Amino acid sequence: MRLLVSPVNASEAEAAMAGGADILDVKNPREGSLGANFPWMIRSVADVSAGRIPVSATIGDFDYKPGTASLAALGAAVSGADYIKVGLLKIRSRDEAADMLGNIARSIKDFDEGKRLVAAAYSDYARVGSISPMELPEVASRSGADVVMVDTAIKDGMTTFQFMTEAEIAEFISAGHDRGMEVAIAGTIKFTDLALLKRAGPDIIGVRGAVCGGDRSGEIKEELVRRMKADIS
Ligand SMILES: O=C[C@H](O)COP(=O)(O)O
Repeated sequence: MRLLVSPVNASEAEAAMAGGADILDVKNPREGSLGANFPWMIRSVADVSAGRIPVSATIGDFDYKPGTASLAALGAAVSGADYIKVGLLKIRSRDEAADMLGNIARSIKDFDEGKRLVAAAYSDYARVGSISPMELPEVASRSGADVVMVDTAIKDGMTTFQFMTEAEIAEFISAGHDRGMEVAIAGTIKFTDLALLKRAGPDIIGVRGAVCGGDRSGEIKEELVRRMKADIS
């Protein structure tokens, strides 16, 4: 299980790397759960990594705008992200999801076939009216995504484990693996959730709040990243 940590700037990226993060995931929480950061901020985090670990970048919590999302995704790829992550926030059907994901995948892979698309749905989909994560693996796979992920859309302290049972998380992971994709789980993961996650066995877990000391508007702390990395090893 690899540890994805979400810094907002280069100094947080340094703390995350020093603590042993496996993936740096640049985001901008002021613009949403998967809010996009600026191109120069993605570049500065890529400079911190200097190729030692992959860099991921979120491009936003999207409504149905395949063209806008494709251009944002290309911007993240050009700025140095290896993994480009899109949140399917106001996407209500598999057809809309396929149109989004297929065009984004084409945009980043035409630029560099090594770029990876992360398709993210939300465990709390029912309260925001988006597509269920359980519908994601099939459509993501046929649309060219490399990773499927769940996160929470609303960061109010509710966790993915309050919206999905352990059996549902395991089913989501199996569905992704069966289709040859990696699977990532996020959504206010706490240290106390790690035992469940080890049983479920995603490829990646994504965190911010827990490694900021519980308040995701705080700052990433190297020692908490180190502790989490040790706890999942
Ligand atoms: O991609 C991971 C997210 O940044 C998770 O953030 P969170 O742990 O604060 O919910």
